[in-house]
Amino acid sequence: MALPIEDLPTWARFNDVSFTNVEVTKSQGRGYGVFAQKEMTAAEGTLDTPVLLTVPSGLALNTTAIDEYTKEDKNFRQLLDALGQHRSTRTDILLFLLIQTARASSKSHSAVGVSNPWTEYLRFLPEILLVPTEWTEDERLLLRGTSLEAAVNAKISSLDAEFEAIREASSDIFCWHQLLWEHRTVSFQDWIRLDALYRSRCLELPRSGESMVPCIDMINHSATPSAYYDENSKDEVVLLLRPGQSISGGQEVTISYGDSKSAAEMLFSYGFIDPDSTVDSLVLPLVPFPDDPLAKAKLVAFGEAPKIHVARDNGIIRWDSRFAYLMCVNEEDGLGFRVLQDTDGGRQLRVFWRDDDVTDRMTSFTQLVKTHPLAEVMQLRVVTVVLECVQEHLDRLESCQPPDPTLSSIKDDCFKNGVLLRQIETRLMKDAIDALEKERDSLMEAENVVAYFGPMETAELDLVDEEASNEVDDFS
Ligand SMILES: C[S@@+](CC[C@H](N)C(=O)[O-])C[C@H]1O[C@@H](n2cnc3c(N)ncnc32)[C@H](O)[C@@H]1O
Repeated sequence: MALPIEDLPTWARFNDVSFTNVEVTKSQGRGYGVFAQKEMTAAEGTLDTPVLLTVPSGLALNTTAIDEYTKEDKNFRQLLDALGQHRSTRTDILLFLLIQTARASSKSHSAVGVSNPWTEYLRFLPEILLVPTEWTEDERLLLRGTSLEAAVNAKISSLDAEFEAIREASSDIFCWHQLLWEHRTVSFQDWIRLDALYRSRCLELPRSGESMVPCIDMINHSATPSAYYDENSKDEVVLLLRPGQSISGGQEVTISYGDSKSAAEMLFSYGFIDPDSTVDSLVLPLVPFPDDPLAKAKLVAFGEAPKIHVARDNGIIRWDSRFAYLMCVNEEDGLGFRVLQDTDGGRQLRVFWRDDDVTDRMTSFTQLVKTHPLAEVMQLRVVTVVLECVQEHLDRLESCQPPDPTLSSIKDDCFKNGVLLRQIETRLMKDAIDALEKERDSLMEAENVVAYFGPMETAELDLVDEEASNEVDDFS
């Protein structure tokens, strides 16, 4: 059950958290926030600025805290051991929070885990989170055609796989079996919520790394922040007024959640878009040619999901897609794959480009292609593929109308942010298409492109026919 924010000062006193001339109260349209109780100033050019909040290092939830907790809770230790390769700092923290959620649950049938300041602190955190993994199905229709559509679906699938792996690993540990199988005290919905809490509240501390820090996580974001967080010589996490900043009584204290994130990243991680602090960029998934016989080998060798990055940099559109270069070359251009036998009997996929082994240089394939005598021809293929992909995404974005905002299953904030994302991405995709068309037209006039295709054929690039000429083993 949720606790009223008025109880936070008592929790803070019990746990040695000091608020100095600041308090946590409601922030208009942003949940809770941290507000100054009196006017404060930090001189320019000094790091000796007013400390607004001090949190003992032991309260920060990170790898050190998890190590400490495993000494107290042997069932937790067993589960972490059983999870083996599925572990990460994030999953460890989420599992710790899952125990604390179970402890606080009215459905709890037996004592699980060990009580911790976080058991109670979790009850101050918002019930409703606005990150898209928490959106209703109707709300998620707002993302159709945006760069977040595939990303959110993929995230939900990966959370599902993660939760199933945890359930499997836990089946032989009595207390976890009860929690996740018998009584189902905590469910997949809890896992989604904890992941959303983690994503929107986790900080990167200078020394302790990825951490969730109680009370510091009550501070909202601004493009013109008045404060920043740090770790002091006693390893406490502190909130400090920025040098040169003044803040009046009643004014909200803010930090920056980052100034290089796109609108989609802000919405994905924090559930809001602040147009003043986002960079104009997007990432689109790129699908390999369905009938390229080398497609599987290319995907395996590339080792990451194929994407296109588009960004506006000082008003100029820039794009980048390393996979598109690999996608657009084939055997007759000099691309080759060989499966080699290791000395220990294992098999290894090696990639060759014009007889050089480039397996370890897949990330610089763009540069490799540029060394080819027909580099402009390949560049033209790449530009054509990227242009088609961006155009397809734009067509989809424009053809999918946002759902009716009056539906009760659509929260106002989700609608506002979904529509804003659609506007930002539509504008960027349209400008990217203009830029790519100009680039294509200029490449079509390049001397060796004209010589390669013949003046009449340059407009008829038939990439599919070219790929179909590849013959290769199945590397799946
Ligand atoms: C670290 S928490 C900050 C405390 C939070 N407001 C609360 O009530 O617990 C981050 C969340 O606060 C909200 N938030 C922070 N800055 C915001 C802003 N500038 N505009 C809208 N919402 C904001 C978002 O919901 C975000 O996911």
